[in-house]
Amino acid sequence: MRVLAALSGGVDSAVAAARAVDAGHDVVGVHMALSRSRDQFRTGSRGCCSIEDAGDARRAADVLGIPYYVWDLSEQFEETVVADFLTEYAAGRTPNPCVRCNEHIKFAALLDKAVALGFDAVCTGHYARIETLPDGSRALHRAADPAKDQSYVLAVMGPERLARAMFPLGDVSSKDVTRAEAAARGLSVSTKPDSYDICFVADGDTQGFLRERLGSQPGPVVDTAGEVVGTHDGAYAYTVGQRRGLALGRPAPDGRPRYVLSVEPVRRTVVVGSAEELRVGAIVGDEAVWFDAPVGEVACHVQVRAHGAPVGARVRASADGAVEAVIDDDADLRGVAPGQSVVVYDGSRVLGQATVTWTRPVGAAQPAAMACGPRTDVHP
Ligand SMILES: Nc1ncnc2c1ncn2[C@@H]1O[C@H](COP(=O)(O)OP(=O)(O)OP(=O)(O)O)[C@@H](O)[C@H]1O
Repeated sequence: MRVLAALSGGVDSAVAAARAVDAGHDVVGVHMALSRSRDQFRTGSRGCCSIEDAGDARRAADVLGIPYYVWDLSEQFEETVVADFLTEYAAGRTPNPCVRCNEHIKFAALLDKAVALGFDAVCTGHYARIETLPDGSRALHRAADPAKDQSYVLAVMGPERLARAMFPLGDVSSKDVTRAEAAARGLSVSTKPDSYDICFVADGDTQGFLRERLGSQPGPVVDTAGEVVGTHDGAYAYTVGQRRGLALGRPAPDGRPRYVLSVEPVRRTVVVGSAEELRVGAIVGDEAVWFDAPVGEVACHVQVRAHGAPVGARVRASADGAVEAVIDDDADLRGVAPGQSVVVYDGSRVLGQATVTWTRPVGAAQPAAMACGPRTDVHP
């Protein structure tokens, strides 16, 4: 097969490409330049998308003896991933830029270009497993190493796109095994540190990044009784479940810590409450992508963060792309915000994913209807 290997400049993609070469494929390496300026991305210790990473990717391609190209996708990256990040935060939601990056760049844009150029498959260093079912369709499974599993961010790709994916590291038992293999193959990236989650946020200061791009938009912080307990510089800088960074004037009457319960961008208001009030009893999502859509109500697991624990839930889907997950009574799920991805699992197998539009706190009334549109009235 003609295989395009996506080389980030990190150890995972280098070993994945090496395995594709070993398997006898005709492999070409491509690095995507995603940074518009040298300063936009962290440089040095992080693992993908900086100028240094392009050099590391080139050296890996040289060791593997494969052709190597750099594709400039910085405009698409800025227009989709970074713009979506800002728009979503400004609207009071909590986006996952890695999901968007996989959806629009790391997999989709790369795959579209690869297919147009006559490649049969795209090989990446993602940790996830693809199973080909007897009818030829694909199932997506968690990676063998739960600590590295990336099925959460890949679920959005859906079965059609993943039909052309190759994840040679899905069965690797731990990252140490990948590093040892890289060293044995003479790949200089074998000891390169892992990358951080949000590559375009310098120093990991998300609040600072948002403030710089969105400006100051002061407003009140209120408790669930509507009493003003503090002020903020921009509601967008707060995310549901957040505790740190809440400069509240006075402690809660019961002395317990307070967390962000909801963000209301139109009223520029941040609502805070107790940890107990963060508990979620049900999630509604939309824009579902299914590998295997539930028929009726199905008992399964849902996960709302890339490395969050899956929790038991009963899930229903409707034909218009809406999803409702009622969380099991004995499961403790907290701090879910509109905009996050909810991925539905049956054991290790991904059933599908959706974008959270609304959540219901434990003990509140049932959602009125499944297909309710985007709502952010999570808490009163
Ligand atoms: N800038 C890029 N150019 C080409 N491919 C990329 C780039 N960024 C990511 N990829 C591909 O997507 C995969 C997953 O990206 P992720 O950012 O999660 O990397 P990672 O797990 O740190 O892997 P690596 O060690 O290869 O950087 C990478 O293994 C690589 O195949």
